[in-house]
Order: sequence, then structure tokens, then C-alpha cells
Amino acid sequence: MEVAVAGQKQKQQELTVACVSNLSSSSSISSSSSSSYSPVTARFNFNSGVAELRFFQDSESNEDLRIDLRTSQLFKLNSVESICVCEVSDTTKEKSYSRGITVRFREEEESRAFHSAFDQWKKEGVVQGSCLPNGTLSVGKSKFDDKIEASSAKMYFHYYGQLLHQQNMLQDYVRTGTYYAAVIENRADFVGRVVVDVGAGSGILSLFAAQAGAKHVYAVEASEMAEYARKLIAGNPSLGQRITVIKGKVEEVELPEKADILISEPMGTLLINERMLETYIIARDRFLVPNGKMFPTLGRIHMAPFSDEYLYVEIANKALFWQQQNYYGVDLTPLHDSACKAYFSQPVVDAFDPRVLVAPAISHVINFTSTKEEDLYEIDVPLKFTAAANIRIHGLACWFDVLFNGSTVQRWLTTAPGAPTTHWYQLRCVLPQPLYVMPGQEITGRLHMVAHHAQSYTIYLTLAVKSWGPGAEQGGVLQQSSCKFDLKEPYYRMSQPQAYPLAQDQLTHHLINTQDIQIQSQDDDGSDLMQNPSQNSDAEFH
Ligand SMILES: C[S@@+](CC[C@H](N)C(=O)[O-])C[C@H]1O[C@@H](n2cnc3c(N)ncnc32)[C@H](O)[C@@H]1O
Repeated sequence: MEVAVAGQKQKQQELTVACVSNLSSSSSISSSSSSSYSPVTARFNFNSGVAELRFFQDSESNEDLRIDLRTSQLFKLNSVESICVCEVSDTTKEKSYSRGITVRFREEEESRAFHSAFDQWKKEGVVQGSCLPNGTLSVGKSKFDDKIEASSAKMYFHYYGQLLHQQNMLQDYVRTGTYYAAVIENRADFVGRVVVDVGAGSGILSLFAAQAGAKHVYAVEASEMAEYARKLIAGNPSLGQRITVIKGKVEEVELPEKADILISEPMGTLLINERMLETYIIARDRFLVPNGKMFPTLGRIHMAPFSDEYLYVEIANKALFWQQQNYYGVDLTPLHDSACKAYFSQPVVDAFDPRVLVAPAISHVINFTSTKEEDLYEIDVPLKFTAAANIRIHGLACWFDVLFNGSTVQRWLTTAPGAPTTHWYQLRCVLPQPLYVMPGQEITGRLHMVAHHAQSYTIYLTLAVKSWGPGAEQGGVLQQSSCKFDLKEPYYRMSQPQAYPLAQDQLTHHLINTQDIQIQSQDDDGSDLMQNPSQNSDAEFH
């Protein structure tokens, strides 16, 4: 039975099913019996703007099952049985867990109708939240939900909801210490100001901002870590009274006032992994006053070709397993090429010796104060280097830094090779086909990074070497090598002993010193800030 209610939009839909039972308990709402048959009503409707599914027998009864369609999925077990997995909160609303509900149908047609209604209500159940109190969650489907797969988001916030992972970041003293210095040394930017901490995690940056004299800090955090942040902040009452923790996504929460300054740590591997920079930009557009400050202010991705025979052989050797022709009587070689491809598609995360770089780095600037969110969906960087040695190039090495453009002090947080190691390390894209270069030879190419729904990027890298020497004009491109990488699936190679010489030679210094980097900016706004990176005091700090 469908119940169309007044108004242009259908506000309610009712269907019947045979039986509904809770997987985690033996309770069921109804089942058919030989004596009396009483089917269960499944009602789809909006409750306070949220699409909801309610199962009941007697509409007046309280003994019903209510399901929030936003967090539910329906799977077909067979033609007359399905399972609905949904998230429920406990009575204190502090913890949420998954619940499975089995739904049985009398016939296949009933199942089909139910699935169709479920899908439609789930899709259309994205409604504008009405008159939201300040600092609470909006119920509408947000920009975040539109572009990020639910399963990815669930794992992501589960990860950040755990103290051990927050501790890992807090124990990166290069990171946390640089944030602390950047905030405290720039008190002038915080005193008496309203601050929003974008993705507050444990609340550490909110506490730093309060220490620097902020009038009020709104700490927005989507994961369960928000509860821990509340606890930490309550335990530091002199600062905590000026901090409000808001649990929810930056894209969805409403705040009572605009911020004078945003503070955030949205950087992932290669700066862009996790796609949290987009959240930071959205926070700017939603919460920041015009010309408000952002800490950090801009980020740069640095890139240089590298030569590392050991790394290349290590990766190539991983696929050797698949060259066995008699593995318990089975020939594995048909999968060798696929294995090779898979291993080379993993960007390598480790801390490498900067002497592996074979040309001065170039940079791509992302100015957080002016970049549009959409600019981060696809990042295209033309590459052009001049080889410094006669050597084999195995791929492209990348790292990043961010600038805190404070009114008093400009501070850089760098993840450069040779600088004190951070939990981001550096990243290298290894090409399956190395390229030979001579000193002075030009290396060109393209680094094309395309965002995907699992909060990361697909990376397409091409490097090419032109003919060189007498008669080069006729030669054109001599060698070219390309590869596709998934930034979400890196090879963490940190077990290698990292023995760096304390004194780097002149070449290395030239290759990685941020002051020498020729900015190949696609964002002109960044260049001014780049004029004086002399306050780059990571070295000072450690
Ligand atoms: C890299 S951690 C930084 C945590 C903390 N600010 C710090 O510096 O230690 C990023 C945090 O942002 C949160 N986060 C990511 N995306 C978010 C979003 N869209 N809305 C709210 N919080 C988000 C994550 O759950 C995580 O706790």
C-alpha cells in the first residue's frame, strides 16, 4: 500500500513484508504462523527531515524498529530474503555500532518493490535540515557525502577515532612542534580572535590557539575522537572554557559565528592524500571572514627525478615469485606481468637519502586562501628538469611543505628528504622502465593527479628524455616511461635503516634547499609568499 500525503512530494510510503528480525538477537517483529498471519508494515517517511524506515505491526505500538536510511544498506540474500545493515547509536548517543536486520518477503515481487522503495528513499532522503541550532549537525546530504564513498569515510573516521593514531601524530614532534611554534610566535593573530579548528582530532591545535589568547575556538571533528577532545579540553579548564567541541563534518555543521582564523592539519601523504585539503577549503568558504587568516596558509609539492638502483631492483624482485613454473605443480608465470604492474603501481613511502636526486626540484603551489575546492579534483603538473649527472633515472621523488604566514613570523613545516623526518616521510613513484640521462640533458614529463572517491588520488606519471648532443634537433624524444599509481595503496618501506650523513654535499644542498627551488607555480598568489622563505626555521626548531 502506498500512502501519498498532501503536498507535491510524497512524504510517506508503506509496504508490507512477511517478517523482520534482528540478527544480533532472537527478537522479531512478526512472522507468519499457521493460525494467524500478520505481516509487518514497512513505512518510509521523513522524521525531522531525515529519511527513515520504520517496521511495525501496530502503528501505535512503541515496539518497532526505526532505521536511519542515511547510514543503511540493503543486501539481497535470495529472492525472498534480504539483510539491512544500519548504524544505531546507544541511548547516550556516544557510541554507534552496526546492526543487521533480516527482512523476509512472501514473494519475489514484494522483495522487488521493497528494494526499489528503499533505494529511492535513500537517494531522495537527502533533505534540507530546518532551523538548526548553532553548532549542530545539518541533516542534508553534504558535499562530503556526494564525493566520498561511504565505506571509505567509515574506515577513515574509524581510524581517526582511535587515540593511538592521534598519538602517532602528536608524537611527530617536527609536526606538532612546528604548529606550536607557528601559533605561539604569532599570538597577534590569535589574541581576542574567533578560531575554527578544522578536523580537531584530539583538540591539540584548539588548545594551542587558546594558549595563544583566542577569544573562542570551535573545534570541529567528525570522528569519535570528538568525545576524547571534549575530555582533554575539560581537563584543561583554563583553556577549555574558551573551546567548544562540535562533533560533525566540517561540510555539515553550523557555527554560531564567523572565524577570524582557521587552524588545521589537513595534510596527507604527498600533501593531498585523504582529500582533507578540500575540507579545509570548504571550511574557509563556510566559516572564515573575508581576508581571514589560515594556518597553514599554503602548501607546496616538490618533485625531482631520482636514481635508486636498490629500490628499483627491490620492487622488480617482488614479482619474481610469479615466475615459478612449478609451484606445487602449478605454473604461476601467467600472473607475472600482472604482479609486476601491481608492485610498480604502489608509490613508495620512506625517508630517502637526498643524494638520490638527480636534478633540482620543481614545485607546485596550492594557496589555501585562494584555491577553489574543485581545483583539487585534478592536479596537473608539467615537469621539466635538467639532469645533473650521467645516471639512470628510476622515477620521481616528491615531498611537501606548508607555510604558516603569520603576522609576526613565517614558519615552514617541511617533509623534505634530509630534513628531520616526519610521519609523512617522502614519496617516490618508481617507473618500470628506467631512463638513461647525461649531465645537462633535459627531462620532461607530466604528473597528473586525479582525485577518486576513496579519499585519495590516481597518479599518472610520464617522464621522457630528449636526444642530446650533436644532431639532437632531429632526434625528438629518445626514451619515455609512464606508470599509473594509486596513492591510497602505498608501499611503506620504513624498515630500511636510514643512515644519512650529517653534512650533505654541495650538490644535495643545491637540489633540496627550499630557498633554491624554482617555483613552477600554477597559482600566482603563492609566489609572493615564496619570496622570503628565510624564516623556514625547521632547522632552528630542532
Ligand atoms: C590529520 S588529523 C589532525 C588532528 C589534529 N588537528 C592534530 O593536528 O593533531 C585530521 C583530523 O580531521 C578529522 N577530519 C577529517 N575530515 C573531516 C571532516 N570533513 N569533518 C570533520 N573532521 C574531519 C579527522 O577525523 C582527523 O581527526
